[in-house]
Amino acid sequence: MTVKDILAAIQSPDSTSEDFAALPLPESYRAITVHKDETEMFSGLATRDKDPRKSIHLDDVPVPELGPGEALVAVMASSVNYNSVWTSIFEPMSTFGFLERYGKVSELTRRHDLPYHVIGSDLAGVVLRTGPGVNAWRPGDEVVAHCLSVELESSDGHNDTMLDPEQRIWGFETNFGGLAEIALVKSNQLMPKPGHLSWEEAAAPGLVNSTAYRQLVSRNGAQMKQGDNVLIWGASGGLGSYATQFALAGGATPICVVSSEQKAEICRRMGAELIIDRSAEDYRFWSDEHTQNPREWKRLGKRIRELTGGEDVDIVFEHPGRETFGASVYVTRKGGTIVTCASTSGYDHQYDNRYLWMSLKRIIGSHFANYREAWEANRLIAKGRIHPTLSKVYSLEDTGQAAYDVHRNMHQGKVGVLCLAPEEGLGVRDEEMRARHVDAINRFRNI
Ligand SMILES: C/C=C/C(=O)SCCNC(=O)CCNC(=O)[C@H](O)C(C)(C)COP(=O)(O)OP(=O)(O)OC[C@H]1O[C@@H](n2cnc3c(N)ncnc32)[C@H](O)[C@@H]1OP(=O)(O)O
Ligand SMILES: NC(=O)C1=CN([C@@H]2O[C@H](COP(=O)(O)OP(=O)(O)OC[C@H]3O[C@@H](n4cnc5c(N)ncnc54)[C@H](OP(=O)(O)O)[C@@H]3O)[C@@H](O)[C@H]2O)C=CC1
Repeated sequence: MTVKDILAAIQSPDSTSEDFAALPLPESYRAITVHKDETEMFSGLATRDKDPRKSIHLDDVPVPELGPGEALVAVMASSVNYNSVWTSIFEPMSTFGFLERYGKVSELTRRHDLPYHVIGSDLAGVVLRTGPGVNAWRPGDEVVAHCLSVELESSDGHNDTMLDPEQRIWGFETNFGGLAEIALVKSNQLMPKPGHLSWEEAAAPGLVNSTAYRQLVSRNGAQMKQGDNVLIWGASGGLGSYATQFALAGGATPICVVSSEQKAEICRRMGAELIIDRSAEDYRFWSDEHTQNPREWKRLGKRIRELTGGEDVDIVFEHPGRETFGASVYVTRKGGTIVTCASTSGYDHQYDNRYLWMSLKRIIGSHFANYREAWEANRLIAKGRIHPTLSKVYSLEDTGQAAYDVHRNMHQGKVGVLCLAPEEGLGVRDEEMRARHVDAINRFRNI
């Protein structure tokens, strides 16, 4: 039995749940990995010069044992997230520390502590097997998976699953991730695959769409409302392309920051009108490595006022971090909110606190999304209210190049990876709905 037989079953319109349940599992599968004995390979290099193509491998690895409450999924497609870039350059720390720590939780979690890490935090595919105690899903179900892994043994996570003390991001802080032909997930990560999308389109939104939903829309984030002005950094990137859609769909006004005319055009295609090209306008928020230039914060603020007819922003959607955070705090209106989920350019932020307290602004930290938020975000994709922002698709063999593109900011929106799917465009079950949305689905293609 090989993964080819699994693919044949997925591609046959006659396959039943019983057929999938009866398929023997292969002993091994192809997976994108990083290796524990290579974590020092980039020592001494600047972040920019650490090359994911050197650290990312395509290996044959054994199929992991299936535990209670878990599912093995045949992965048709996945996508590259920035967390896989961090994993592949071993910053801010090697992910093997996470696996070692997880391995100490129980007999079962010890499986994750291996000398290789199968990475990836998105998937679209088909359930192959479910473990004891799983009733909601069956072999043959077509699914996507969100990346929140929790144990839920403490009461801390029972109001908001992100607050579980054993909260982890699957495929980053756990092993057996989605950039592979087979993945191991907890069954409560599974959600229905939107029928109007191909495998690679369905795999693209998951992580970033759920994160942007919590960060911007949810009561746990900025609680954006109609009429809000929302400054969105990297508005055509992974997170930003969903934040822009949420702002527009929710009756807010996105002010999209991008770094090229090409990216500005993508934002216009989404329906945004207020766009700032940070490269063309050449903002230099830092005079040198240690000193910020508040005149540049003010120049950005003036530009925002020009675009909005004199208004400041109610919400800043932050993730670049050190480079932009001082400016973000400055340009937020009195009583407004800076909501942050990352620090791509550095996690030691500096901002002038007088502008925060005197103007009663708030900084909110946000991370991924709880089960309910991830489900609600996927539901909006399934209803065709929010669309995938897939620009380019790579083969599993070329995942290193895909991660390199994201690391060097050479991509648009989301970058997909075909795992078992032999070509793009497969897996669409609702052609009629697709036809209604096809232009929006393809907005990020060929630009
Ligand atoms: C969905 C996608 C998301 C993304 O893409 S996010 C971007 C990628 N992610 C990242 O860049 C984050 C990577 N992770 C990290 O950098 C680290 O992960 C953290 C900095 C978040 C945490 O580091 P740690 O070493 O795990 O945390 P500590 O708090 O220093 O814990 C070490 C020990 O310190 C103890 N401790 C924690 N809080 C306190 C306290 N308040 N007072 C005293 N001790 C404390 C703990 O218990 C533990 O102890 P013990 O080592 O014995 O287990
Ligand atoms: N905590 C969480 O749950 C999550 C955190 N993240 C983190 O968020 C960050 C962004 O992820 P994602 O959106 O997928 O990545 P992308 O690279 O797809 O998009 C980020 C965009 O931000 C802009 N940007 C990058 N650096 C700077 C800078 N120095 N100043 C201003 N703008 C900048 C770029 O757009 P342009 O050049 O057009 O301005 C870039 O395209 C990563 O660090 C990631 O790890 C992501 C998802 C979830």
